[in-house]
Amino acid sequence: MNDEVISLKEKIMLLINGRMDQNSYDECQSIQLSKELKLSRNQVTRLLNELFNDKKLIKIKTSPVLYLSRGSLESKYKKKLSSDEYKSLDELEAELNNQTELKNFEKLIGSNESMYQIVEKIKATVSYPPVGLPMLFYGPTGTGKSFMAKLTYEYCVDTGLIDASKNFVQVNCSEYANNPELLTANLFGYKKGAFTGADSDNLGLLHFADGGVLFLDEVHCLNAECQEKLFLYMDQGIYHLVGDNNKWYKSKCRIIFATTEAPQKALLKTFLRRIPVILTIPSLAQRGENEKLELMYSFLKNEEKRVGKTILISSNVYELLLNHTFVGNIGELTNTIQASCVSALYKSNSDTLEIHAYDLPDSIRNSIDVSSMIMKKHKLVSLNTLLPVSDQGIIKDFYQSLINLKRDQSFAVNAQNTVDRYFEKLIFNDNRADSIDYLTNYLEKIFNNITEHYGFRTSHNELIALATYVSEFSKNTYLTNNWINENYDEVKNLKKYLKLEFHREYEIGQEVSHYLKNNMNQDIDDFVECIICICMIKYFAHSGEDLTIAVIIAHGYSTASSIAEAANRMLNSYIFDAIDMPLDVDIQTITRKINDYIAHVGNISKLYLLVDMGSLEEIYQGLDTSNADIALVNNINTKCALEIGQGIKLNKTVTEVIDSILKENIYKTHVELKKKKEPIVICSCASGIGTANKIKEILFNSLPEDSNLKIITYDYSALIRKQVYDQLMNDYEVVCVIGTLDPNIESMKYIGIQELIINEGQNAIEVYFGKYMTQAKMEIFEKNILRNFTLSNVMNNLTILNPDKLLEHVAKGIDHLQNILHKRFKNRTCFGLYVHICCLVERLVTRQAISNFTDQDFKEKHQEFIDQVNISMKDVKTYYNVEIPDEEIEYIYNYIIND
Ligand SMILES: Nc1ncnc2c1ncn2[C@@H]1O[C@H](COP(=O)(O)OP(=O)(O)OP(=O)(O)O)[C@@H](O)[C@H]1O
Repeated sequence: MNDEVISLKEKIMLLINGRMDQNSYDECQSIQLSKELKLSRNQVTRLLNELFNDKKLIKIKTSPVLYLSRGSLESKYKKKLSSDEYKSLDELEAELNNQTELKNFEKLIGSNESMYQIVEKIKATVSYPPVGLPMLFYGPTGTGKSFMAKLTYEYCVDTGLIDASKNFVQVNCSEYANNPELLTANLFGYKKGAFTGADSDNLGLLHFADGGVLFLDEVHCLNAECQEKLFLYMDQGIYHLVGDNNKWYKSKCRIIFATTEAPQKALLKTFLRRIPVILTIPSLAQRGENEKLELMYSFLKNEEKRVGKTILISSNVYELLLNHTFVGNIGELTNTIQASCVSALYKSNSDTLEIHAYDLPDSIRNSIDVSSMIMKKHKLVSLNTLLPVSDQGIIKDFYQSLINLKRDQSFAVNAQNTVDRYFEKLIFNDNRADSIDYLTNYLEKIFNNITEHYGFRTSHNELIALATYVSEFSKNTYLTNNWINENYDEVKNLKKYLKLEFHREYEIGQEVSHYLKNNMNQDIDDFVECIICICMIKYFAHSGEDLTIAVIIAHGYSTASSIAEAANRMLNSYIFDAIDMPLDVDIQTITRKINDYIAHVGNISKLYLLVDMGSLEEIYQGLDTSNADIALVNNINTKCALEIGQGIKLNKTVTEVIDSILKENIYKTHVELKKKKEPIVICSCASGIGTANKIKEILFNSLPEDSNLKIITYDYSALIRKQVYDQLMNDYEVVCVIGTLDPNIESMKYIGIQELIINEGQNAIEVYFGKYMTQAKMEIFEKNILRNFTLSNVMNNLTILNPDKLLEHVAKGIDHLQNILHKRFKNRTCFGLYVHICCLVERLVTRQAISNFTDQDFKEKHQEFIDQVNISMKDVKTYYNVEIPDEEIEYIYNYIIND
């Protein structure tokens, strides 16, 4: 990116974002930034404060003050910051890590999803007056039963159900499996001397739990006697100490039981009857993929904090953890993550902790096919990129449909539609982050720079969509990465295809990707590059802009590509395309290749063809384009390409570029410059310039809107002089002549107005005008021609006399003439004669008749014909009171002999 297109504020933001990405928060202070930017400290402080006021930065009011990017923090932690200023990094961290915020069940992952109903039931049970009801958590090991019991206690404290001074007492009954009496003693308390070792009175756990929560884990290990003692307490809130059956003790606590065994089998029925609420806790496998991901993220985040290093995790490890069935459920998952972190920590000697597949515990490593793992491409990803998002399904569908598209001529359109549909979904997502606006602005800067350069257009909305996609991708989840890994070969194939078939768009897209990667630290991988290329195809397709195209065509396996690549690299932009040719290729094949290329690119206004050998004139003659200024350069080398490339970069005209390389005169280069000629349609009528003007008007009204075809009129007798039409052909690209009589000029195509009237001119119209308008516009044009070139409409436009009357007289005259000549004219000739003679009559009436013969001997040679015309047109002459000069009859004669 050019320095001048990035403002100072943006530079500061880029720098701060970069520092933050490397966890160098301490360096985000004005003195450091001013040093790096080589600006005065005052100026940087002023800009930092402006960015702070714009809410782009937040302040950490330490000494010195730190300035951090709000967008970067908010997107990394997926939450809005509550303040603009923080006293310390610790305070900020506490907010970001939810340390101060999450309360009781909010800490339970899944409390809004798979665990929602359970949490609601727990809340209702403990709130039941006066001291809640006993409840039992039943579920496999490691599903969070103990964790939930603790959270229940916190909930009771937070909601005032119990006093904060009261205790949470946890007893794991399995620890007493071999000594149930000891459990009973510890639970209910004992009197001194009640059993060996009872040296003093002990009030027991029920006493400690009074007013609080008693949690009895693994309750199935409780023996029958103890169960019986307990249900008396549960019924009446009273109990005896062991060794003292006289005195009753009281305690009021909420009791929670937990077991991994089926309660009906493991507990006394009478005991079970006293537990009104039994909650079945789902296994980890039943929680769903998203919740599992959330758990993994949360545990890894805990470890990150604990070891004080940033964790990077191999995508393979993530995949393994996600797919592994943890028999020990969440408990085993946490242990696995901790064990992996310990293993990774042992090897880490930097600020990051990299967890690889070999850091996983043996139990998991043994369960995988190591060879398949080794073959798999993996990448290290930071934790926040792994957070699950809700629309993964849509992304995956989108990727899948792109991969599935047929690679034929329909690809470009279908790919654009697929991308459009997905982008639409993204762009209409309301909660767009500020970071997207920032990225959009940045993309706009990139595109401002390159659109002009490469000749295409983009809309603001298209850039928002692209920015949203890129940012969505960089927040990319494990699952999307996983999809890309699974479809690694397919993605590579798509990329290869795009590079081959849409080389130009691909290379320009690469430039965009490069900026995004290097200046915005965006995560751009193969698939994003494919999407950017498809966007480029679209931008080029709809811009309809006139392009400047430069192609190097050379013999040899990679001669052209090497020169193009070297020149593009040195010019630091994509200017040259390359066509490599086999050594024995002939000129026809070369021109055909070039024409294919030109057809693929579209609207070219300046075309530079740089060839290594071959006749330039021959190549030029074979080219299928006349809409561009063309420079053909022979004996091409890298230096010459560079010079031309520089001129193109500066947007010079073709003449300027070529002049400058010729001035240097250091190359053995031959240059041919073909200036683009303006296309024109000539209206010229033997019936006079007035008629030509009127035809021009009808034709003009038939052209579709925005047509830039120029229509001129030309005097018929002047046009047929050789110098005139040679000059016209030299100055213009003559599309065709339209008139009432063929001027018979070999180099000019002709359409007779009569052919348009009798609908026989459609084919010629299509062929001659086709390349000046799109198919859609051509259809409009043809429809207009059909409508406007009817005989009556033409006549209405051509004469000031009453066209119906005039036509009636002229038609009778022509009939008569056919009778005398014993000849039937073709339809086309008849209509031509109608138009011509009607115009002639008008000219006679308005005294503008033609007074020159083309053939001076006409009168002598064709006296009989002159008489026959005069006889046939007797009524016309009488009615309009005119005489037909012999010079005009020569034109009628020419019409008829052309029949
Ligand atoms: N939903 C959850 N959100 C966050 N952490 C959880 C969740 N469920 C369980 N954990 C964590 O998983 C680990 C195991 O949970 P816990 O010990 O509560 O399971 P348990 O069902 O009591 O197991 P056991 O039956 O073996 O005693 C704990 O570290 C706990 O903090």
